[in-house]
Amino acid sequence: MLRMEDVTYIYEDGTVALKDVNIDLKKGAKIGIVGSNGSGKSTLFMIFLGLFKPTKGRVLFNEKELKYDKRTLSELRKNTGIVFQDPDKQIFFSSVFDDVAFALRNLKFNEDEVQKRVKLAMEKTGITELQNKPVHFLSYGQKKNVSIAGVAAMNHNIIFFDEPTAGLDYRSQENVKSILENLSEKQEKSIVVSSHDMNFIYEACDYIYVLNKGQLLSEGKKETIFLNKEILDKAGLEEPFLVKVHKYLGKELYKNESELFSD
Ligand SMILES: Nc1ncnc2c1ncn2[C@@H]1O[C@H](COP(=O)(O)OP(=O)(O)OP(=O)(O)O)[C@@H](O)[C@H]1O
Repeated sequence: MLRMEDVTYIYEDGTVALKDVNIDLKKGAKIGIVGSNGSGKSTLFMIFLGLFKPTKGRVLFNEKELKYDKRTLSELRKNTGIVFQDPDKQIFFSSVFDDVAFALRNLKFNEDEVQKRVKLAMEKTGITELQNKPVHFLSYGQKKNVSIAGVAAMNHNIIFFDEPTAGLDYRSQENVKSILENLSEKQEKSIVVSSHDMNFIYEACDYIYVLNKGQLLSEGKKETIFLNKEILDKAGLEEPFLVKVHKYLGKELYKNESELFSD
């Protein structure tokens, strides 16, 4: 598994994006990384993916310190994938099928395996019927699902999602939530999500790290973090709707909206 120890990251212009941050991805199956704009979430993802090297501190992958040589980086990359916020940055091919298959073909997987994995990933993300469509005809939400399918087809153990619900309508957000649930529960993938959408994080994640100006302000189970107004205020984050229902209407703390409405 993957963790970082006392990581500081300073950009070339002297901006301290992260300072003495400790994060262990083993602590939850679906980890939420939250914090206001500029708190260091994207920088943190780049470090976990081995794309940025910490200025200070270290990253441990399966308890071995990451040395940034070709062999260990390639091992890390086999195990980690990222779905970027903007699907246009992740889509390279004109047809949906070819796009989802891109990374597998690039890594020279045999074509039978490519077909099998791509079909499964398209099924899981609900885009099978789009497979022959040119990508430039797709809506933003459909493109998002294509980019998720491309990463899901790789079968990485740890998948990072940068703002997965940004720009999506309610139905597409619910769809992304169930894709994440499926990846986590049925395929036992470790999920790490960064988002400003506290309602989404509350429903989709189980363990939360709160960043504030590059420092770790708090960490804990989602119920503990989201019931602590002081932490949320300090980090500039909104209380999730279900926490408000619990605190101000005296209802029990529901895990998701379906629980609330079936009560
Ligand atoms: N290439 C860069 N050079 C200098 N400073 C940078 C660079 N990229 C990011 N930063 C700074 O590092 C800090 C952390 O940025 P980062 O993008 O990691 O935050 P974030 O939490 O992902 O923000 P957002 O929620 O707005 O996406 C910010 O102060 C930002 O201005």
